[in-house]
Amino acid sequence: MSRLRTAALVGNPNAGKSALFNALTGARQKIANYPGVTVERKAGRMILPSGEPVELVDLPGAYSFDPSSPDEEVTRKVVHGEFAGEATPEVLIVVLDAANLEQHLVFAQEVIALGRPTVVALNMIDLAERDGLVLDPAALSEALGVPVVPTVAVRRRGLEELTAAIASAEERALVNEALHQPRRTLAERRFTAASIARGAILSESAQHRLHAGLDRVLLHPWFGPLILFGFLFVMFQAVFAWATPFADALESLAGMMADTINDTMGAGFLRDLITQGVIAGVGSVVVFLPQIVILFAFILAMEASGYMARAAFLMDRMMQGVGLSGRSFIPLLSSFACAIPGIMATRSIADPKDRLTTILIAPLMTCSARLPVYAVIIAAFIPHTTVGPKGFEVIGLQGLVLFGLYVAGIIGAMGAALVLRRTVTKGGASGFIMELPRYQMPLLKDLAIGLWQRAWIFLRRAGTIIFTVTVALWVLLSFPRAAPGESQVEASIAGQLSKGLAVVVEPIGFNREIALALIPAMAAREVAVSSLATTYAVDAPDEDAAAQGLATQLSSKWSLPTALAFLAWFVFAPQCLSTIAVTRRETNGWKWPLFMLAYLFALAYVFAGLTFWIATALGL
Ligand SMILES: Nc1nc2c(ncn2[C@@H]2O[C@H](COP(=O)(O)OP(=O)(O)OP(=O)(O)O)[C@@H](O)[C@H]2O)c(=O)[nH]1
Ligand SMILES: [Mg+2]
Repeated sequence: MSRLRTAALVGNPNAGKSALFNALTGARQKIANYPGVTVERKAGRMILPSGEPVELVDLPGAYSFDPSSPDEEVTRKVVHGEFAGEATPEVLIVVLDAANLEQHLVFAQEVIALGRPTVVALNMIDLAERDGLVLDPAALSEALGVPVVPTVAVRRRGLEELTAAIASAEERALVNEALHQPRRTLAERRFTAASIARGAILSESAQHRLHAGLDRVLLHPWFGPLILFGFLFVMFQAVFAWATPFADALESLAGMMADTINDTMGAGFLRDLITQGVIAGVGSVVVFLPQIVILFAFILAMEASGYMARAAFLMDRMMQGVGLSGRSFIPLLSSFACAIPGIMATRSIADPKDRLTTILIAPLMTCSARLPVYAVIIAAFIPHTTVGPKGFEVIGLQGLVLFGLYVAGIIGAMGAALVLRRTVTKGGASGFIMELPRYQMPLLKDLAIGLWQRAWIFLRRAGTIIFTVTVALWVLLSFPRAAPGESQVEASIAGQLSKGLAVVVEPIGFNREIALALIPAMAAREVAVSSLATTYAVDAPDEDAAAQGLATQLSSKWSLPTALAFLAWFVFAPQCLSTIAVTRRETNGWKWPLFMLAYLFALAYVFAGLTFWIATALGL
């Protein structure tokens, strides 16, 4: 009995390989796992026009032959004939998504360069046409040097032509020299993919042209990052510039509430609890709601418009530079909202060391809980002026400092990744290509829903964890009562408890009130703000002094070097128990969360200290 001829379907994930496989083999399928791995092996029989049967294998999707997941490893080994017990496929069927031709051609070039009998199925032609794109299979075939058959797998279009091409597929000399250069880099393959894809376009609609043009500018190697940088810059300017009237209104509302309560309630325990703990404490965090909403308006608009995926694409190169794959970008990006969903999103990273590194640096991304901390210090110490070249002083200094703090977090994370990847989580970077979604005008209704959800999460935190911790701190600050003339905070339980910590943080410029705020702020970073506000309210000599906004109090009580050191501390400090808990869960043990705590606190201490000493030396 002669051995059955074999063929395999290869291509990027979601090209339609399985759909084609089902269409070509019908019910003649066998599904099992590849020996030794849990990757599914799907094989079946297709019949050639001559009646001869061929064994067809449906391979897992891959972006390249440099495997970065077990799936890709299987694909590489089977295609190269290195998988024990699996015959080397005689014909390779490359499946391309016609609507994403440029991206899919990057891997296709690697397959074609093998020089084996190859057929290209230009699948999803229907979707390309819907997008207003008409392709020329003949031109594509000429550029690639292999037969190209347009197909619509789900409607069984083009199947006969495809089987005929498989039957006559043969070894061939490579026509396109460029494709055959050994070891071409990813960048080179991307470049070739772009030019081949452009050459295969017969006609495109105005909309498609517009989108392609947008990509050419926004993904340009130089302009792309510049535009991204500019966009983020404007975003942080807006966080300060637009929020001010709303934040002022909220602040005066809190002031009015405190006044009303002071006027109507008799002096006593309950009145102090409400004015010092709830209104001064929790209220000092709630006033940052406008800033949070503005920040998320930008982030949600980036996501909904399709620009976010482009930003990830631009960042890919930088990530590889520090030994991370671009797959880390989305988890790191979610960490700008909160490190917890970010760390959970690392599950999509196949390489365990890659994943661990991403988990360890996720808390360095500036989460939204830091925004109130940064904002209150900036409002107190950074003048509300504009700077810029002479005659063009249009850049808000406060927004600029905020932008700088976010950048400091990113640089810290990249530096940490660089060091970790050479020491505790040694390993190399893997390439990455992601599907770029279509550009879209964001729908106002979707944005509004997303913003409402974000605002609600923030307010719920204020009403639960921040409220509880601040009230508990207020109780510890209020008892035992101080003797007349003595400082209430000094005499209180909390004041006594924080004495030890105050000694430790004194060298980096932190005062007693900061030392007091650091421990409760472990529950949530915003608590640092409410703790300071409550502490100053408890210690205030009278109601008028207590009713001053926190920023006013800080600017009269702290030196500038102390304020800057406090900011530097919060760029690094792992002040969030939930992040530690989720790290323990995701890494199955205490080793990595403890490591994370240790290295982040060490960085926080060193950088706060450096900031304090340099600022002091400069005479600030
Ligand atoms: N409109 C349209 N949809 C298609 C076509 N081919 C496949 N699809 C759909 O595209 C999606 C992905 O197809 P799959 O066959 O699962 O893709 P795959 O290449 O096997 O993906 P992986 O197994 O993840 O690598 C499915 O929802 C299919 O129904 C096509 O020609 N036209
Ligand atoms: Mg599949």
